Amino acid sequence: MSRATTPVYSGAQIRDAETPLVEAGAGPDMMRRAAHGLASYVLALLRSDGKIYGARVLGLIGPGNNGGDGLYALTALRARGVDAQAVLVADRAHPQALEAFRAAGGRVLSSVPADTQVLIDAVLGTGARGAFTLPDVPGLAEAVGTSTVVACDIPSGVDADTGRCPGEALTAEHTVTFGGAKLGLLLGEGGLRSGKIHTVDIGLQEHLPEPAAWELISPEPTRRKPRLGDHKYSRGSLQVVAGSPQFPGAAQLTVGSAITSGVGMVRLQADATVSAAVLQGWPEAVMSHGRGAKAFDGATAAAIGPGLGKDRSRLVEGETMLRATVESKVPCVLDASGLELLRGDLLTSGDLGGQLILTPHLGEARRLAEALEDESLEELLADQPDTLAATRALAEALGATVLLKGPSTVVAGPSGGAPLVVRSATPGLATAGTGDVLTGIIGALLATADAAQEQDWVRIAAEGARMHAAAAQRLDPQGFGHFGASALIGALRE
Ligand SMILES: NC(=O)C1=CN([C@@H]2O[C@H](COP(=O)(O)OP(=O)(O)OC[C@H]3O[C@@H](n4cnc5c(N)ncnc54)[C@H](O)[C@@H]3O)[C@@H](O)[C@H]2O)[C@@H](O)CC1
Ligand SMILES: Nc1ncnc2c1ncn2[C@@H]1O[C@H](COP(=O)(O)OP(=O)(O)O)[C@@H](O)[C@H]1O
Ligand SMILES: [K+]
Repeated sequence: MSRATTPVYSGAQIRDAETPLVEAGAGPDMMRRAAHGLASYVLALLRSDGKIYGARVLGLIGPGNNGGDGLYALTALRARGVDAQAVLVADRAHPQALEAFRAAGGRVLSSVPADTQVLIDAVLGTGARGAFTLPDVPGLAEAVGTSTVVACDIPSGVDADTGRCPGEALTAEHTVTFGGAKLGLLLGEGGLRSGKIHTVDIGLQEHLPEPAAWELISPEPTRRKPRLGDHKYSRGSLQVVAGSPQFPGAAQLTVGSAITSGVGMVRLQADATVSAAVLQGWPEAVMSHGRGAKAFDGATAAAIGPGLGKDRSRLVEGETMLRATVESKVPCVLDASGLELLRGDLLTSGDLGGQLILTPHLGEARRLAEALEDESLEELLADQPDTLAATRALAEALGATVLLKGPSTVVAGPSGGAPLVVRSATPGLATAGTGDVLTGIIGALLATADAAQEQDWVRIAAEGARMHAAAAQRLDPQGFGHFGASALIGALRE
């Protein structure tokens, strides 16, 4: 896709890519490469932590090839002087790998030693099926709390395709994954359990299909910088319909983040009290006195929804503006109470256009699925959601771009291209009002965007989510979470 993105595959895609190589006899070679990559990563961790010689590493070994990778990695670590031992959690283990491990002096223990520094989780990989139960090994629970857990390919118990954990699962601080990143490492529960992800090349490249998704990892240049001859009308103009007497702050946050993200003009459509409150913080905001579609004249994008609450007249205004943008195909971001406007023909047309970006959180997405009376979508969004499939399905059902917010944000367009994923280790964002900031950022990106292809709406929305997470990271690198949504706006300047 672009250099800012990296491919993400389903477990099945990786397995299918491996098949011809395994059939051609390359299985052992791939396993050696995987094990070498895992061992090198663990060595680097040990080195940064102190010394390698005599360091205590324990591999938790399962019955299949994942356990095989683990045993070969332990063997390689022993060759470097690491005190690497194994606990077998099943009644069998990869025979050749076990033989190699034993030949290198490795011992099979029946408990996890208390002084374990690194615990390698090599119980289950992409061959995992159904619910997983944590092995009953003495000392394991304690070691999970005190050692650094490194997952071999994927944390055991995590589904490689969805990130769902149908039973128990291990949580890793690092995952060394083979052949390509798996969806399950980024999405849902899996995204919370995989820690830092490192991908090892095992020679699959030419056998891999188009990825199931792309992860956006660094800035996407979606906007143009101001040019020497620019004036305020040529740099894009964003029309905001936000705020109500009950939620004036939402308008402040949306307007403020749009202004800070860089746009020629931000115009707000709101009542007098909200306008006055917004002007106090953002005197550069322009109050829009027109109402309805007329107010929209000249705007290059719109942001509708934050803080409209249940205020009837504000919602009517939002709906008029929404219809005007859909009709004229002007890019628009629709968030929060604005999503409630998707009723009747707006809900069922199936053709709102990729330029309309919906930004629901999980609860809002569930309400949309309910309104659509789409049971399979409701199922995808239930307890342990399949956020990738759900975002795609919602985008297709509405014929719009959908950005599903969460620890991993997924963005999909209406015509089925590979979604983009933004994974942010920034739980400090879980505070009221940060969604309004995201709406302002995306609004500004839409207003100043150069591109107009459908896939670009996905890219622009994802870039908004990346900027949002990067601002949180910059503001709060230690992850204390001692900040609110207004402070986030200040951290938007890159
Ligand atoms: N195919 C290949 O040649 C390669 C595979 N590699 C490794 O192989 C892994 C996949 O290996 P496998 O296909 O052998 O599968 P796994 O090693 O992931 O697990 C399969 C074994 O676990 C058992 N099992 C499955 N679900 C379970 C559950 N919920 N609870 C308890 N036991 C369960 C199965 O009965 C089977 O014996 C990858 O994750 C990767 O680590 C790498 O070595 C690269 C090359
Ligand atoms: N645990 C988390 N980790 C990272 N980001 C999160 C987490 N929880 C929420 N977020 C982000 O915070 C924002 C919250 O938005 P939203 O739920 O709409 O809040 P509000 O409506 O109060 O503004 C979203 O961008 C979401 O992705
Ligand atoms: K594993």
